[in-house]
Amino acid sequence: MTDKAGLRRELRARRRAFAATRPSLPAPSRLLIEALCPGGIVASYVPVGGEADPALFDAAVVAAGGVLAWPVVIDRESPITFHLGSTDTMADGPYGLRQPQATGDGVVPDIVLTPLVGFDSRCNRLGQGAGHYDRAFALWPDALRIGIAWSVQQVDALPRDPWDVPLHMIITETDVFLPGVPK
Ligand SMILES: Nc1nc2c(c(=O)[nH]1)N(C=O)[C@@H](CNc1ccc(C(=O)N[C@@H](CCC(=O)O)C(=O)O)cc1)CN2
Ligand SMILES: Nc1ncnc2c1ncn2[C@@H]1O[C@H](COP(=O)(O)OP(=O)(O)OP(=O)(O)O)[C@@H](O)[C@H]1O
Repeated sequence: MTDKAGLRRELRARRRAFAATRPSLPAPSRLLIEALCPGGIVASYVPVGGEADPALFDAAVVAAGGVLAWPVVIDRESPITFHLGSTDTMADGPYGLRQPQATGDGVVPDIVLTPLVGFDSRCNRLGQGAGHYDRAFALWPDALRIGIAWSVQQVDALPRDPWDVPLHMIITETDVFLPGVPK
């Protein structure tokens, strides 16, 4: 199956089923976080639909002196913006998301911890289908794009459209993928 809509259906179901077994990501090493994030702005996300929970990364970022930001959806067609904030003060947003009550233009992230529906070993990413992250990556091409996922979300090769921006790294509960080192 190579069409994106069909893959999304299958991979969302796989993600939910795997998440129900209560897997967890390993805590990232202090050295990795300190190397990647010397006091920068790291965009994270609040997981939905069985997405891998980046909470241990969030904690490591803060411990390393970084600042967390969160995506805010305006509508399906607009780029997401990233806003500083804490999970305690978020409000309900579209698609069942929790998001900061945003004011202003938001911040420019140094690192984007990126949720995904599917990925391949070359760090291509399939998202929710609204182009929200691809638009953000086009706006902030200098940000380091790190995908966070469960291993069951891997497929052999994703179909690619011209606007798809690959990730620099994908971390799962069992592996780290780098685009130059296919597994
Ligand atoms: N946790 C999280 N936050 C995120 C995203 C994400 O993928 N995960 N986004 C990524 O772009 C943006 C929100 N964009 C979205 C665009 C479409 C749908 C969507 O169509 N959801 C389906 C249900 C999906 C499911 O069953 O798991 C729907 O509402 O029908 C969701 C989010 C920003 N915040
Ligand atoms: N940089 C961009 N500028 C304008 N539109 C874009 C851009 N990137 C993607 N899109 C639009 O977003 C829509 C969805 O793209 P796609 O199916 O690749 O979603 P996706 O890979 O699930 O993306 P995401 O996770 O970023 O939501 C497409 O109609 C595409 O035209």
